[in-house]
Amino acid sequence: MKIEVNQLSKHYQVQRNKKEPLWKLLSRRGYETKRVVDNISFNVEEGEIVGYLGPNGAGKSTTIKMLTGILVPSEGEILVNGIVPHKNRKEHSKQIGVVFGQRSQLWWELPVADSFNLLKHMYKVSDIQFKKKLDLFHDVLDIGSFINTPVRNLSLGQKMRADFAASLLHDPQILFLDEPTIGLDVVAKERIREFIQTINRENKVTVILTTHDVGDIEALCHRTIIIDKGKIIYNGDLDNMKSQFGKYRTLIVDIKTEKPVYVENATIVKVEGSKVWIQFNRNVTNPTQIISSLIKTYEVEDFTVEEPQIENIIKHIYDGKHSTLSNNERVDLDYGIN
Ligand SMILES: Nc1ncnc2c1ncn2[C@@H]1O[C@H](COP(=O)(O)OP(=O)(O)OP(=O)(O)O)[C@@H](O)[C@H]1O
Repeated sequence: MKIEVNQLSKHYQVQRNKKEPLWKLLSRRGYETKRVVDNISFNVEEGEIVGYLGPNGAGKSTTIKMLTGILVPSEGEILVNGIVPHKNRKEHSKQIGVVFGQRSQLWWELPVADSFNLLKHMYKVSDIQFKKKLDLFHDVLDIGSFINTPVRNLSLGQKMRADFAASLLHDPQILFLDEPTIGLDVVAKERIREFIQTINRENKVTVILTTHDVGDIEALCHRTIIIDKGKIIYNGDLDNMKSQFGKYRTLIVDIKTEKPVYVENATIVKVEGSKVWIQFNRNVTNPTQIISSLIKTYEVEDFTVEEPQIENIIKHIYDGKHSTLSNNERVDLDYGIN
């Protein structure tokens, strides 16, 4: 069940500038083309879990909506197991499941069991498969404890579990998840992550998820695709992401001195007793240079280099701070993209 995305774009006509005079806004000249998704290409193989990440407004939901067939691309192609999603929505809906963390697909006033029955009929799920699925959801999602409760009375975690079950009743081979753990407590998050891993491992379900949660990314994603301003800026594994985006490293040095510490081309970010945390840009300097410069003035007793944390990298990307990358680095990144 392969997903192939080829030179995909989505653009909208939007008002150019609200401060312009009304007569201009009312004419066509007041409009410009906004490229929300801008010429992106990537593949997802069967059984992968791919994190589709990026800052607010990057174009994630728009891409997912095109992949699910809700939106029609402006340019480019999508093929999901040979099906063009927007052209064959009915056929496509049989092979995909969708869970939106902030929206439920269940009927608010109805008990969970009634929603499941409605979906069973909508997707023409056989009695045997329905029973098999309910048994599975009973075991791994503990849905039995709230199956007769109306959806509006469920806790957030229960609602999410019910939504997962609903999206998988018809046995789809691809699951699109939009912020699947948003608002959940630590235990509920863990449970959802384990469930995603189980269906991926045992049923070979391919998963594409958007998330702001580093825990989701670290626990689940085999690969991440990062999009910003409609363009893919990274496509690869987590380790590679660390080396490509983690240009800032921290050197922790043990220094015997009464004087304030100063070091060229680097920033002191924390001091605790004799320990000093020195942040540097690995494109500007390196630990050897910093230590050689320090020992000219201070008595250095020990030092270690801290590896960049995925959490910090993700934070930088989501804050849009990665755009401080130099042009050379941008070119390097582009080479990593399919
Ligand atoms: N129908 C539309 N007309 C004009 N602009 C739109 C339309 N739909 C989305 N956009 C714009 O496209 C951009 C991308 O939106 P999208 O919802 O795909 O971002 P996102 O990456 O999912 O963000 P978030 O993480 O905030 O959900 C945003 O700037 C949004 O305002």
